[in-house]
Amino acid sequence: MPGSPGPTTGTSSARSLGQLASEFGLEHIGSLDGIEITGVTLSTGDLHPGDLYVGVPGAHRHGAEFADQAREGGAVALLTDAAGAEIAKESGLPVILVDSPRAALGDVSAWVYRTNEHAPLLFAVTGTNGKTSTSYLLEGILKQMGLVTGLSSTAERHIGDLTVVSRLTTPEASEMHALLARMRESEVRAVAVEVSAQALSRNRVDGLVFDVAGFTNLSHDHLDDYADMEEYFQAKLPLFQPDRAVRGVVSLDSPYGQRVVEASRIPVTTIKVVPPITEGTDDADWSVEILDEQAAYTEFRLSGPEGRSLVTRVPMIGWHMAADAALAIVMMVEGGFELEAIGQALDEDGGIVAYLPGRTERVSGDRGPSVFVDFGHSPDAFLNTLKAVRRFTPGKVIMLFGADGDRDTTKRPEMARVAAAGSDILVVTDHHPRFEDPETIRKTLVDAAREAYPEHEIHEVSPPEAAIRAAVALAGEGDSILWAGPGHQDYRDIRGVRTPYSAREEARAALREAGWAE
Ligand SMILES: CC(=O)N[C@H]1[C@@H](OP(=O)(O)OP(=O)(O)OC[C@H]2O[C@@H](n3ccc(=O)[nH]c3=O)[C@H](O)[C@@H]2O)O[C@H](CO)[C@@H](O)[C@@H]1O[C@H](C)C(=O)N[C@@H](C)C(=O)N[C@H](CCC(=O)O)C(=O)O
Ligand SMILES: Nc1ncnc2c1ncn2[C@@H]1O[C@H](COP(=O)(O)OP(=O)(O)OP(=O)(O)O)[C@@H](O)[C@H]1O
Repeated sequence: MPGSPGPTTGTSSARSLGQLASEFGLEHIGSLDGIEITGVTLSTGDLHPGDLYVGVPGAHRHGAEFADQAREGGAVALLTDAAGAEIAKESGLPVILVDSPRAALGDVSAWVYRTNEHAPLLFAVTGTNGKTSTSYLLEGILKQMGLVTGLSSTAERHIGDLTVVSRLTTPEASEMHALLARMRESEVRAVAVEVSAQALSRNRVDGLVFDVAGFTNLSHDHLDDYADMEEYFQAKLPLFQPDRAVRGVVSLDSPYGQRVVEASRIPVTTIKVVPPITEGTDDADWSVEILDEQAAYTEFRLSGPEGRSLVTRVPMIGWHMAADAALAIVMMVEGGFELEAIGQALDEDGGIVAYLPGRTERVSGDRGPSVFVDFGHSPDAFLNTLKAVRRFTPGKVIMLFGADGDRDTTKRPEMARVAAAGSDILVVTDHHPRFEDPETIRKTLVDAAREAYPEHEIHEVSPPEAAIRAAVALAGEGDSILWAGPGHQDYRDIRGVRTPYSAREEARAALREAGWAE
């Protein structure tokens, strides 16, 4: 899978550095005469010759410290703040000065990559859970409507049929605009973009105005980045302002939905599942009714204003997947598509066609226990996924999970309690320890589960390769194992080193070794 795409047209899309400085009214050090830039980046790791290197003051280093490296890699100029200019004064690169390089990055990148010219239809999805799912479902339905599509998600980025590796949920603004430029070359007409709270706080979607922004829900997560839930909630709100989106679609399935509606300054349409998930919420413009839940799909009716409705299927389990699919459809309606035309396209294919990697993905075959690998890493995600798995499990539900190291520690006890409450057997293991001691993380999880449910069967097994084998040994025909956390990921982060690792492959191997698969 290639990474960090830029346009392929090379110098034909080059822009004059002098013109950039004059258009944005920026001061500079050194001559800009005759310098042309073909791209922008804030990371030497992603540098292409001809790039403008943006030196951002980071949490650990000032990016300007890498100006020499950038020049050697082919950067033709540096854009940075006064501190960065001082650091990089010996680099020999001409310098453009700004107050905040991160805040300038989006608009500068949009100008360099000309992303506002012939822009595709842009959809943004935000919320604690369901961003990736809704984005993939949007992409799937748009494809079913015959469009060439783009996707920017935690799992992967797609340019039509080309897949590009993802490192962050939402890429830095320079990478985002490069991606959009590449999509324009591939004649992409509509793009689904996952927008994290961190992306909004760190200027990653600057220089973009989305046609439609969708809100899934808000629940406990990321309290390492935000002081409390209120600060986390406030971080989501800029997406529902006129400088970021034209219209919004807001789910009222979590109590925060109503508050997003109240705070937004763009026209907003609402949607919620009925009977409601959250009591006491206002009626929504659109409602989603679950009609049938099968192991292969969830069927739902989406009803909206003026008696409009459609019935379709999403190829995933759980009410929340129907909620995500319905949100995607209403976002498309708000983006100008006719509901009837969407319904027809879906009917022709027997429902929504989409593959969501590592989202309650069944990796087992016809024999033995069902094994699902999921990306859920918050109490609310555990709650919903466990409920969905339970519905199709005649026997025991075994929950296998660990918690992220160096990430929100406050959610761990609640994750453990929810995991115990929704399962028959708990297997606690390691996830990405990062720089934390994995044993200490496991202890927090085990203690919280034991305290809340003293009688619960709990196993502590490390490493995860052994844990999945232990879970499989505990399971039989008719039982299910939900392995929550790793989802689509193909590595484990141990002390800052990303070791190749696939939970889906480990689970398949464990099933084979137990004689449940070929
Ligand atoms: C807290 C945070 O967001 N940090 C991001 C930030 O890192 P930083 O401030 O520590 O950067 P730094 O290491 O001090 O380096 C400063 C600058 O020098 C550059 N540099 C550094 C070293 C070098 O050799 N060459 C080089 O060019 C860096 O690219 C950076 O521009 O800038 C980096 C460069 O873009 C990001 O990779 C990094 O994201 C880290 C990996 C991260 O984990 N972010 C998380 C919190 C995040 O953003 N998560 C959200 C939500 C996920 C979810 O929904 O679950 C996301 O959207 O992914
Ligand atoms: N609408 C929803 N409500 C509650 N939980 C959901 C919803 N949609 C998905 N989930 C659950 O949340 C977990 C993560 O799903 P998904 O990857 O789509 O969310 P995300 O917002 O992209 O997460 P992240 O920000 O970590 O990338 C999965 O376990 C999934 O089952």
